[in-house]
Amino acid sequence: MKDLKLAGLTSEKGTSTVEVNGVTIGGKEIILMGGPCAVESSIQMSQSAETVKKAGGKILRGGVFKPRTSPYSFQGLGQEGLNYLVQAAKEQDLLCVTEVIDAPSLELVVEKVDIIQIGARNMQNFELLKLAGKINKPIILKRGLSATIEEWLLAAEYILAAGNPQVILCERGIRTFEPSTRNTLDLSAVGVAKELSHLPVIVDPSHAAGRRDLISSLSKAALAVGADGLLIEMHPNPSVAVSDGPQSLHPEEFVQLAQELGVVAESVHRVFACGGYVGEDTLESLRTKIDGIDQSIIEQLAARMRIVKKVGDQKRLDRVKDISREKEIMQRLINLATELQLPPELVKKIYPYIFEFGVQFQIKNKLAIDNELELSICPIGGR
Ligand SMILES: O=C(O)C(=O)C[C@]1(C(=O)O)C=C[C@@H](O)C=C1
Repeated sequence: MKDLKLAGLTSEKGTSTVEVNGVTIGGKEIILMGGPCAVESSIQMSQSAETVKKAGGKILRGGVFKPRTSPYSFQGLGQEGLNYLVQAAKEQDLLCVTEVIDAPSLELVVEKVDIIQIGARNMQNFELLKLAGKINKPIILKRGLSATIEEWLLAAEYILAAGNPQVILCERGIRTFEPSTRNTLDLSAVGVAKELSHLPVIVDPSHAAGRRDLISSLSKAALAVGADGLLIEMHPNPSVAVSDGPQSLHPEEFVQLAQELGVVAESVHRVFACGGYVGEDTLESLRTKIDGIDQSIIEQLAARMRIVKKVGDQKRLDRVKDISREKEIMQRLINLATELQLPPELVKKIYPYIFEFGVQFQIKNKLAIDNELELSICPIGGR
C-alpha cells in the first residue's frame, strides 16, 4: 500500500511492540483494558479499577473529554475526571488511558496518563495526529466510523511521520447497513491491518456492538483473529451510567469474561493472565510465557544495537572500545542480577559478547562510511 513508509510491514523490521511502563502491547501477552465510557466520580473509578485489576487487566480506561454525537449529551468532567482516573489507576497499580479531542485536551492529559487515545471521530483530524506525533506517549488510534483500512493506516502514518513511533491501532466497528448492532465489528480488519502494518492492533467490541450481550463472544473472536488486546467498557452500575450503559459490562461479567480469555489466548499461542486461568501452569502455557520473554529480549537487544550504532557514529575509529564504560555497565548489571537473584555469572558471560558485537558493529559501520566517502570523492573509473 502506497505511502506506508513507516507504518508498513517490512521483512527486516517485523512486527513491533509498544512498551509502556512495564506493559508490552503487541507481544505474546494479550493486554486487557477496561473501564467506563465516561469518568463520573471518584468512587465509580475506584470500583472500576478494582474490577480491572481483579480481571487481570493492565490498563484502566475512562473518558474525560467526550466527543458526543449530540451537543446536549454529557461532554465529560475534564480535569476533575482526569484526577479521578489517574488516582484510581494508581491505587490498583494499573496504567491509564483517556481520549483527547484537540490540542488543549492533549496538553492537559499528556503528562498525567500513560496512553492517549484518539477516537474514531478524530481519526482524520490531521492537525491532532501531527500533535500526537510530537509527544512521547503511546497513542491508541481508533479506526474512524467509515474509514477504510488504508485511511486508518495512513492516519497512523501521520503520527509516525511526526516522530512518535508508539502507535496502537484499534478496530472499533464500522458503519454498515446493518442496524442490529451499533456498528459492525470488522474482525477481518485485524488480519488485514497486521498483514499491511507492523503496528499492534487491539479491538474495542463495546463500541462495535453497542450491546453487552455480544461483548463476550466478540472479545474471544477478536483474540482468535490475532488482536493484541481488548478495550472493553465496564461500569460498576451500567443502569446509571451517563453514557454507553447498554454496552457496558457489569463488573462480574467483566471478570467472568477475563477468566474465559486465557483458553482462547492459549489456542492462538498467546497468553492472558487472568486470576482464574493462569493458576494452571501447564507445560504449554509456561513455554508460551518463555517465548514471550525471549521475543522481548531479542527486541531489546536489537534496540540496544541501534543505539550502539549511533554512539559509534560519534567516535573515532581508534577509540571505539571503551573499557572503563564496559566495566561500569558490568558492575551495575552484576549488582542488579544479584538483587534479582539471577546468577551474576550469567551477566559476566553474556555481556562481553554483547560489547564485542557492538564494537565490531561500530567498526564495520565506520569502515563502510569511510569507503562510501572515498568512493564519492574518487569514483572508480573517475580520474
Ligand atoms: O558507550 C559506548 O561508548 C559504546 O560504544 C557502547 C558500548 C556498549 O555496548 O554499551 C560498546 C562498546 C564500548 O566498548 C562500550 C560500550
